[in-house]
Amino acid sequence: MNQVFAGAADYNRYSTTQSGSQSMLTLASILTTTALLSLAMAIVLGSLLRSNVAGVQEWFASNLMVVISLPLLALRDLIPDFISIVIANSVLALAAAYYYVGCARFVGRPSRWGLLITTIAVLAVGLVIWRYAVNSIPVRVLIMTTFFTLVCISAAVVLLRHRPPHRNPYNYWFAACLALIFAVCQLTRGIYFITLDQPSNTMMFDTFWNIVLMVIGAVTLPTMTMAAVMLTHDAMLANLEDAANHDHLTEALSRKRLEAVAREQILRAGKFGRPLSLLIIDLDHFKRINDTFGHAGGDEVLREFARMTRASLRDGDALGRLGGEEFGILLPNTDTAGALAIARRLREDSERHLISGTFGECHYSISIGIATWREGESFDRLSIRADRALYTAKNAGRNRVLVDEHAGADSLAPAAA
Ligand SMILES: Nc1nc2c(ncn2[C@@H]2O[C@H](COP(=O)(O)OP(=O)(O)OP(=O)(O)O)[C@@H](O)[C@H]2O)c(=O)[nH]1
Repeated sequence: MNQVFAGAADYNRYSTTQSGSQSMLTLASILTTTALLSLAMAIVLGSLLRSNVAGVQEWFASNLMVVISLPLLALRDLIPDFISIVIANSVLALAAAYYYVGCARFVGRPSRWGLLITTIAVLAVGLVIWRYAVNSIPVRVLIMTTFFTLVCISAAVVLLRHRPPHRNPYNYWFAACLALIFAVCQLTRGIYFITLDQPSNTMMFDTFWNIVLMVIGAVTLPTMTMAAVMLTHDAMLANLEDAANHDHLTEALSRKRLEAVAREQILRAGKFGRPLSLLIIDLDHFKRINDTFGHAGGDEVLREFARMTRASLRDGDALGRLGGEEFGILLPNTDTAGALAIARRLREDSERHLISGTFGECHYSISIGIATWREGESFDRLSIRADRALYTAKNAGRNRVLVDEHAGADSLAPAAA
């Protein structure tokens, strides 16, 4: 991506001309400033390495490559051309490759290292040919800028096409737009050099438009890493939210999240006059399961129960773990009769459910309390009623479904018999 500097090392040649020292100063300043900014960005990314977000390592490596390659470009004429042209530009190409791989890995796509390394090897051969066989600065610049254009466009496309759903698109668009700006800058520079009507020498680097394009590149390059840092923060935030909203063992919603969802659903039920039911489920004699199959066996039963239950619910329903072996299910647009049918089905499925693992084979049963929301009722009050029905189901012998309806027909009746 840093190929705005492709072949820039040739500028030192110009230092032998009258205004050469000034030109050298301008280009060396751009290269040095960019290298220092990349070093700063590498330090920022280094602090995020332990986040374990996919792609951060590659973005970090990309910046290190830039930090290594730009000083090599700047040392042209002081070190052998093979290092300041072939190696420096190849390392810069590797920096671009790392940036692309970082973006691809970040959105869970394949890294394509095989293709990238092969292309960089071909580029290195091209640099050797157009330095030692035919010394052409425009061709060298065109080769490298074309590579960087394609890599930057690919990075933008992979970010936009594979952005995870429900994730804020802003950071993705920001990173993609910067990559596209850099790509346009590279393409323009490559075309500009190839169409320059002057002999192939380092005077080419001192033209107004080359300096302008290099400055744009120098500003865009660290900003692209800033976009990567923003993407990383976004991913870390999403991971934290996910951890806070879900129970680690069963992947059901956490109690806190279930309560938040319940409050939203109660508002909607009140607004649109739709029914809403709550099931509170408790696995029967779970202590016995733990005692028989060990804690790991008990964990497996909880996981399998949650998996089976989730699979049998509709999209808008919400399953949460209230604690221990107790779960809650919110059923929007569901009246008592509908909730009763779902609860009966769950109870029967659980009774039939055989869980096997290294711990052995285990059957289990569940008890369920049901309450249907009443106008003006809080979630706490609704929970108390469902809990009361559950408590009665437990006392009535377990493995049954009861509805809390004070005067209802199902009240305290074993609806699952
Ligand atoms: N394996 C495992 N066990 C848990 C977990 N959370 C709570 N438990 C256990 O679940 C058991 C619940 O026991 P009790 O509250 O006595 O209830 P029970 O044995 O299911 O009896 P009833 O509910 O009356 O049918 C306790 O032994 C807890 O240690 C967990 O995450 N994993």
